[in-house]
Amino acid sequence: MTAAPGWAGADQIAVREAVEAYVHGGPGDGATVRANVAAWESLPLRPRVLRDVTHVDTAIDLLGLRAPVPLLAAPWAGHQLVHPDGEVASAKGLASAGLPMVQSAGSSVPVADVAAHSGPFWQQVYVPDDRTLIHGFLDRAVAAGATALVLTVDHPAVGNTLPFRAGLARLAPSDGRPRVAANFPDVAPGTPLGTATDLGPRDVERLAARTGLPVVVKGVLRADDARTAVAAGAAAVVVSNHGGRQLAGSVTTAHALPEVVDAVGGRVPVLVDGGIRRGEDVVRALALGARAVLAGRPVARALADGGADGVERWARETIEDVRRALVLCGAPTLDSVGRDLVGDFLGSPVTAYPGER
Ligand SMILES: Cc1cc2nc3c(=O)[nH]c(=O)nc-3n(C[C@H](O)[C@H](O)[C@H](O)COP(=O)(O)O)c2cc1C
Ligand SMILES: CCCCC(=O)C(=O)O
Repeated sequence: MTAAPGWAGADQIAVREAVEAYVHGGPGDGATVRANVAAWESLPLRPRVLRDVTHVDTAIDLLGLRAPVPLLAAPWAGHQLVHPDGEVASAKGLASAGLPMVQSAGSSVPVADVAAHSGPFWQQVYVPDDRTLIHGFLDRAVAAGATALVLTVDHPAVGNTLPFRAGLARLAPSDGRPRVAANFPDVAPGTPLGTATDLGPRDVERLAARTGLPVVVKGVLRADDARTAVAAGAAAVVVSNHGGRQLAGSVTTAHALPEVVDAVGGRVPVLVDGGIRRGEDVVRALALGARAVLAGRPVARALADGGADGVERWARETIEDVRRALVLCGAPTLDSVGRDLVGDFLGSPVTAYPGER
């Protein structure tokens, strides 16, 4: 894996290890990162057979994005931490395979530079205490062609993702700006850009009013919060625990998804991320009612290992993996995916399988 440029020798090794821990770890020894993965794995698939799976149609259209399978690249900060070409390489690799990218507010490359190499994209936003600090950034995201904003709501404090996270600012390229602040050239270095502690439903309305874009609310784990988000005008909801990086011990997203899907009741699409690693996990998420999923760390791994080519390879293989899993489940179209495709979580008392009630 390529560490951040500008570091050499022993420092380089230390930085590489710290970056690895920052990207792939999480608070509480990473227990919730692992729990997300394990939760999907523990959900048994119930494949159908004797069905015609000749015609496979898995493409989705969602708020200006089109994808060959219901999968987007999740927003994650500082791609240059793992590869010198950063978000530009990720955008190229994803665009070549046709997968959409959600750009992080904490990008190491300005939004317009990434957009020049990407297909249609959504822009993730952190709203700081002083709402005016992101006005310039929002205007640039709109000008660069973002088709929706993704408001991250699970970040009222910085999760304890290692002391390293506090040290992100140390990793500064030659212009002295941290690798997660490229989108804020108009904000004085050192100005706190953390998420507002009074973030509320009004922020959903404000963002929509300022930009004219649909606002996707990311980081919901409960029915009541999902209803609040929809009432505030959310165009979609993402069930997410931030990849297990914020609150250690938070419910896994596989367990939270059904409650949110039921609460939203089809009014807006529900997406999910956290621990999605293979095609079978995508089928599980769709079966529980998600319209699409996002993947974070797999893209980080692919970028670190192979730059734009690595990301493209990962994207192509994963698209095929999703399509194969759907075919093996006897559900070659998204319309044919239903809750009957999954059983109860292993270890939960089995009552009746859906479809047999
Ligand atoms: C290194 C890293 C940085 C992240 N930065 C952001 C961010 O800037 N904004 C955001 O909304 N989510 C961020 N996330 C969370 C992801 O969007 C996503 O919720 C999570 O990675 C999904 O879990 P997975 O990595 O298991 O797929 C970050 C995740 C990682 C691993
Ligand atoms: C701007 C840095 C925030 C990154 C983030 O959200 C994460 O590390 O999970």
